[in-house]
Amino acid sequence: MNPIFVAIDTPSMERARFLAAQVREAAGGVKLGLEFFSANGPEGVASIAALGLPVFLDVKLHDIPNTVAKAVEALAPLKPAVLTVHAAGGRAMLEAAKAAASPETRVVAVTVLTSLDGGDLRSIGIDSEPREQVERLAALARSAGLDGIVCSGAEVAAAKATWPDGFFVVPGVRPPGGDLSDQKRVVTPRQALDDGASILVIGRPITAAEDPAAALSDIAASIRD
Ligand SMILES: O=C(O)c1cc(=O)[nH]c(=O)n1[C@@H]1O[C@H](COP(=O)(O)O)[C@@H](O)[C@H]1O
Repeated sequence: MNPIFVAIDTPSMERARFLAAQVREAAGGVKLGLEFFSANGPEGVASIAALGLPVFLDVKLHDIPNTVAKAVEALAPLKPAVLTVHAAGGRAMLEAAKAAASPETRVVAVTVLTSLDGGDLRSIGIDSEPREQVERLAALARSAGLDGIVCSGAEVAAAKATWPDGFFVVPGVRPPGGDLSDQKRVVTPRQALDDGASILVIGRPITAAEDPAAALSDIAASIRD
């Protein structure tokens, strides 16, 4: 399986179509998140899915169990390959999300956003380092029957060691020397895969490049070498 999912973060349908066409040959799939979904809704997702690449729908659901279950049911006709919920929603919410999803959708739990560090966790009352919190939420997601988690490359090896058949989504991926922007816990694509990532979510290093197809091809080559 080609592990590179390109994050198509744009409100513009036209730009999204352009980017999907640019990465179509060399990506394993595309990730559509809150920016695209808020602007284009389920119809927009369906129209990108119609281009033929697997779609990872990243809406990071986090609400009471009934609301999340109803939202997952409403999204089911889109048949996403992967769907995100927040692990911090708790066990009952995670179980409800998984029960409402169609069997072909991998439901994965976001643990600690890659834009956060230990100081950010302390500021919201969590007195653990990101790795410890990721391990705690990975255990919760696993026991709630989810397919895997989203975590940074800095924690994926530890999480995989305790959940060998889990599905591990790693965003916050940058080529060596790449611009971090708002990401804090970052690794290279090669490192993330070596440490156990199942798929990589890569956005701006590809989509903000002058030639997105060439940027993707360079990253793909760095993984093969
Ligand atoms: O769930 C995600 O995909 C996600 C989780 C996380 O912890 N960090 C994170 O960056 N993401 C997403 O991954 C993408 C990263 O984009 P770039 O920083 O441009 O590569 C964005 O679409 C984020 O919404």
